[in-house]
Amino acid sequence: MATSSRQSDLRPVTHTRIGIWDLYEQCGKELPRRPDSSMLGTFVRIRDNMPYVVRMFKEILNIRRVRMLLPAFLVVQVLDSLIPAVSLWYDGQLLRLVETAMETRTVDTAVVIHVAVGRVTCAVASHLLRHIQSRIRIPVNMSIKQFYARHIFHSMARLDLPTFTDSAVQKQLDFAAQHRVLGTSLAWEAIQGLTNLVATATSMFSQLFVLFTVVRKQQDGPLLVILGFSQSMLRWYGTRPSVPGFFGMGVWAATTTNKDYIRMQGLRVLSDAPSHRKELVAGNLGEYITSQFCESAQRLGEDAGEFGEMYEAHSIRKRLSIASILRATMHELPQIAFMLSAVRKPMTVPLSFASLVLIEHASNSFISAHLSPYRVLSLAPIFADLRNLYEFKNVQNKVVDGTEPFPENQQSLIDSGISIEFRNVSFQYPDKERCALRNVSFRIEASQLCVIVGGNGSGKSTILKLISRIYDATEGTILIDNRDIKTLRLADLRAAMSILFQDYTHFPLSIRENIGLGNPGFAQDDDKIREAAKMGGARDFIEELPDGFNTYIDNPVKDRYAGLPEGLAIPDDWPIDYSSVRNMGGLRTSTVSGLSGGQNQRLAVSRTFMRSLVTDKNSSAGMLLFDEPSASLDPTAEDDLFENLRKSRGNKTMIFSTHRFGNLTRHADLIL
Ligand SMILES: Nc1ncnc2c1ncn2[C@@H]1O[C@H](COP(=O)(O)OP(=O)(O)OP(=O)(O)O)[C@@H](O)[C@H]1O
Repeated sequence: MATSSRQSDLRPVTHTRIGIWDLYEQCGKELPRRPDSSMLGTFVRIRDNMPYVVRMFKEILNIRRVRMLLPAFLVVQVLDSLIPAVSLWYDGQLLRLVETAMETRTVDTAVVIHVAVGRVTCAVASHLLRHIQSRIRIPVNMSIKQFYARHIFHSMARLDLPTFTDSAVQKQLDFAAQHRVLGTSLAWEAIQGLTNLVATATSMFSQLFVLFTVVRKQQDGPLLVILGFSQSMLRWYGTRPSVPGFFGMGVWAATTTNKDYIRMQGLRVLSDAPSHRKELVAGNLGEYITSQFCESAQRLGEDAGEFGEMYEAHSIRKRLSIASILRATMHELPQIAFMLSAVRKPMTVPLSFASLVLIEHASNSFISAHLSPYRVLSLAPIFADLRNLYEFKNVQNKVVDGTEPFPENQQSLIDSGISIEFRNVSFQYPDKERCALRNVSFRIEASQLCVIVGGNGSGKSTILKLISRIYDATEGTILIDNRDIKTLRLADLRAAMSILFQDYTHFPLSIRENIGLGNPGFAQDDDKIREAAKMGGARDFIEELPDGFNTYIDNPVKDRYAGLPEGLAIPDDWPIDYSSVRNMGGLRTSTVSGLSGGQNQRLAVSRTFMRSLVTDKNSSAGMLLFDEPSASLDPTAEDDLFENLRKSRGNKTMIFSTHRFGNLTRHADLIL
């Protein structure tokens, strides 16, 4: 359908060559407006999202610090926004002084002093009020950020894998990530947007009021006010929000076939991306790619660049419009009116001149205040994100929880393990066309040791993911102890098994917690953690680390150093010596402890042992799943591991997946 509608659009397409780029534009065709992109639509969205803003205010006002400081912040901001009006009033006093001076040829010194003191007081007050604002802003923002950090953390931590990796959910997650990266809190942005709006409106209306009061009786005063402000109005009209997707509104596409440019981009990725660094170094590619990059750059010349900048240079000539010329000339209107009035009544020149200065001053401050409709509209995306934040809590997991407790008898789980049956199971990964498993049936009896052997991509890991309900089968039924897996409570099911994935990862936490989290119920139990580490063959090397079990595998908080960007380790040739501050603070040279592949695997195995070791009958697993547990282990470590596994297994069901027959299959009760 979509293709035929595209084909039927026969409007001519123009081709423009912009440097190395070819731009194709369809004549007279505009991009369809998003249904909600009109100003009215945006206001409607703001209104619709208002309940979430109200909810936000209710929630954050429950935080004691915010309840105390937020009203103070608003009062201070409004007071600050009144200062321009007070300054204007003093300017009016000056104007009146000029008027009196013209009439009586005398200057009242008391008024001059009064005005001078008044203006200085305004400047001091403004400075103090801004200082108070910043003092309040930081703690309020921090409290709000912490409040929502907990909210977002919980919303995210509860998601299952298919939901978490769903592109729609990822999009929803983006906003949270963005705010986290920028270190801002969404709620604070909404509050600031609203209080700024109130302050700007107060500032503008108070200035307008003072201005009319002051120049009401002056010759041509109201006319000059109107002309002065007309330019601000026009400027508002001219400052539309930028269009996402840049470069005008038409339908266009741009490409380049320039071989050097394409190659340079490829070389740049090769040099920049951490994922290529290993091969880059091992292959000694540094010199070669640099010379290739320079050669291509030389052939390309200096005028070839990104499409954005080249298009901008090309389109600058279109920017000169009648409206832009009109807007520029509006700026001159008050001066022209002033000159006309001076020609008509030369005696009033000084007075009119003073009014002119006053009005120009006020209208400039108007422009800097920027109270345009777009400023109100800019609240729309913030409010929409806020709605997102609250609705995110309600995202339903794709793997639906069961209701039945499991197991019925914990003791039998430990004594005799769990049976598993696949009945005609097929599975297709989301967004994949091919089935990873098709019509698979097998049965593993309780307490059996089963080895699944198969080549790369044959579906071994997928079977383990289905048994632990990381995913649900697309077709067929999986039975756990003869009960449909979907009816069992997920938390119970996962507590009843311990699984080591082939592509395991370590958490950016201490080694102690990395192992302990194999069984969250015992995550703080040092003795069990040490025992698990011993069984996994990791204890010896952990104890040799300077921080032992407290070592962070990858410390998520990097030390900060003066003059270095956040998180950057000190380069060898860095000219600043930090040794004194580092020694005093006990800072380590490296925050990351490099572990070998085998050591990493031993740690991961130790984590799995946490659940099979534990003697407490309420927290021990009845089934252990291992996906290629010995891939990075040397033969001795592999032997030790299997020996330990067999010893600790008792009668638990155990499933291994492997590429090859050998050590494992020798002991198997069942080979699939
Ligand atoms: N997360 C995923 N998303 C999409 N497709 C996947 C995903 N994981 C695996 N697949 C695909 O499913 C198929 C089975 O993969 P699986 O990982 O189960 O095989 P395996 O037998 O464990 O392979 P290996 O021995 O290489 O680990 C493969 O074709 C693979 O490309």
